[in-house]
Amino acid sequence: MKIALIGYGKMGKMIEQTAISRGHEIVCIIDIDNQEDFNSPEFASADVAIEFTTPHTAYGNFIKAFSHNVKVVSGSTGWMEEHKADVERMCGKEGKTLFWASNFSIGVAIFSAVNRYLAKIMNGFPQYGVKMEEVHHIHKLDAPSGTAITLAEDIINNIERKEKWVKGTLTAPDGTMSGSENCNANEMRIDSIRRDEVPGIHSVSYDSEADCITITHDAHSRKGFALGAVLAAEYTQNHEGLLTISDMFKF
Ligand SMILES: NC(=O)C1=CN([C@@H]2O[C@H](COP(=O)(O)OP(=O)(O)OC[C@H]3O[C@@H](n4cnc5c(N)ncnc54)[C@H](OP(=O)(O)O)[C@@H]3O)[C@@H](O)[C@H]2O)C=CC1
Ligand SMILES: O=C(O)C1=N[C@H](C(=O)O)C[C@H](O)C1
Repeated sequence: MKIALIGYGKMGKMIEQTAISRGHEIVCIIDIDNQEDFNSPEFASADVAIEFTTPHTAYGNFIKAFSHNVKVVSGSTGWMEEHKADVERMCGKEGKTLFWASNFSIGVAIFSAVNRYLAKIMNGFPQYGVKMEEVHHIHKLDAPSGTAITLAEDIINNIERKEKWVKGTLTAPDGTMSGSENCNANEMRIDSIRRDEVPGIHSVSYDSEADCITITHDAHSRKGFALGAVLAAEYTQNHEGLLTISDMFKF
């Protein structure tokens, strides 16, 4: 299939390699300094555009791609709070297509299923508190990570005593910590750590007076995210509307 890339950073470059290795053609690459290429015939010829940019540019890129009738797969995080309702409208009544996932790796899809299952069990055991920790590289612009927010939403949907997630502590690359270690009984804390070149570690911990249960997903590299994004593009070529990982992997 014909793929356009929007964003040619760490993920864009890895997706390019993965897409070519699966026999796809990259017809257009748009980064911050060649925005005019959105209006090129090459961009319009793409079956799907794969978008990995920044929290502040993702939504604008969706609009530009939709205006050329190009479907979008996006992994950009940090834009949902502001634009979720608009995107739902565009991909509903207005007939546009966006596949978005906070994390495209197959391992995180499996980890998410385990997270939901464990949360359902923990709903019956109020002696356990729950908190989350995510660790990422020092270049990451958003905190908490999109993956942590998705995992937290799944926990809150399954544990009646938890009503919302809150930002906990943020540990900066120099080791200094800001934010709060405290939260109310109905809140779930997400702590963020920014360190070296870590691709992404997510842990959910349930702690009681007797013991602690922790589940962790630790990405060894960005390859798993890139493969998932290309698989999502293959899926999106033949599907419509607002799509996500649970549409593609059914378990
Ligand atoms: N869902 C998932 O599985 C994953 C999601 N992500 C998310 O993807 C996003 C990108 O990550 P990553 O590739 O590591 O980040 P990078 O910073 O390495 O790459 C982002 C690229 O987008 C470019 N860019 C900025 N603004 C625009 C714009 N308006 N149009 C086109 N390109 C633009 C940047 O250019 P310049 O550097 O010149 O500003 C840069 O080349 C982040 O939001 C991250 O959280 C990351 C990994 C996995
Ligand atoms: O910025 C990153 O690198 C990553 N971002 C995503 C997120 O915010 O969850 C996915 C992955 O953890 C890597």
